[in-house]
Amino acid sequence: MADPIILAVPKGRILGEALPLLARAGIRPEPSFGDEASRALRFATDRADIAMIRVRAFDVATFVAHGAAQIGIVGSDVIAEFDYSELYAPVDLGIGHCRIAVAEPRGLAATDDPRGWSHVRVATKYPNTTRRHFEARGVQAECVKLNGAMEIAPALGLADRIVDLVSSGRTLAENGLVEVETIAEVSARLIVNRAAYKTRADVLAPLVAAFRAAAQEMPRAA
Ligand SMILES: Nc1ncnc2c1ncn2[C@@H]1O[C@H](COP(=O)(O)OP(=O)(O)OP(=O)(O)O)[C@@H](O)[C@H]1O
Ligand SMILES: O=P(O)(O)OC[C@H]1O[C@H](OP(=O)(O)OP(=O)(O)O)[C@H](O)[C@@H]1O
Repeated sequence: MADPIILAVPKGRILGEALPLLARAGIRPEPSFGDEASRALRFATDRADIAMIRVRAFDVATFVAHGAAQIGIVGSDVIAEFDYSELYAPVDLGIGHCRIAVAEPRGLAATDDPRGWSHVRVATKYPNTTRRHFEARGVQAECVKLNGAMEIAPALGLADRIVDLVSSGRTLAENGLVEVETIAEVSARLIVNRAAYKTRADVLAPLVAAFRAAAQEMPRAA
């Protein structure tokens, strides 16, 4: 038998929403998969031709782009940041909804006019997305790369502004920041390695169809 297809899923907040979707697509990982306390990284599923790995969100895109995993679930924020040509993203899974936005301290926003910016210093986990967003309107963005807790950077003088994910807006509000521009709406996507999609079409094409049907059936978040 051919090697199993590897399906990469991020740890963290998408995992909880991904499990019901996987079940609807006909894939049930072994029980320890949903247990974040488990130290295992590779898991069997009830299908002998599919195994799963649980890795960090940004690494899902890297595993699939390099063909080490053939299919994965990841936020569109991550896909946009890497812009890997090897990735095909055929299905919007309708989970992990948030947006990527520019935010700044409430005091600065009171008098600030984004149309007057020519150079900005931004703390972010998304330097490529940030530069692209600002370059499109002739603003030079100097990025300070952080891996989390961007919201604390302006108060400590690391950068005037941040680019980060926003959902309820609570993290911004509790850190004295306001959203000044939305860069893009975000949701989780199914991604497939383009080469594998040709060589393993026997498994991957029906799997993509199963995820598409499962995403359409899922109740939509408000
Ligand atoms: N507040 C949010 N609401 C909805 N979806 C979100 C939110 N924050 C992140 N996401 C989605 O979940 C993905 C993973 O985010 P999460 O915060 O779990 O990862 P992380 O803790 O930043 O990851 P890591 O620990 O791997 O660096 C993001 O890429 C995004 O697509
Ligand atoms: O608008 P809100 O509903 O407050 O959500 C936004 C927060 O959610 C994400 O962080 P997460 O909680 O995943 O933690 P992280 O810092 O580990 O990424 C994101 O990076 C924001 O900090």
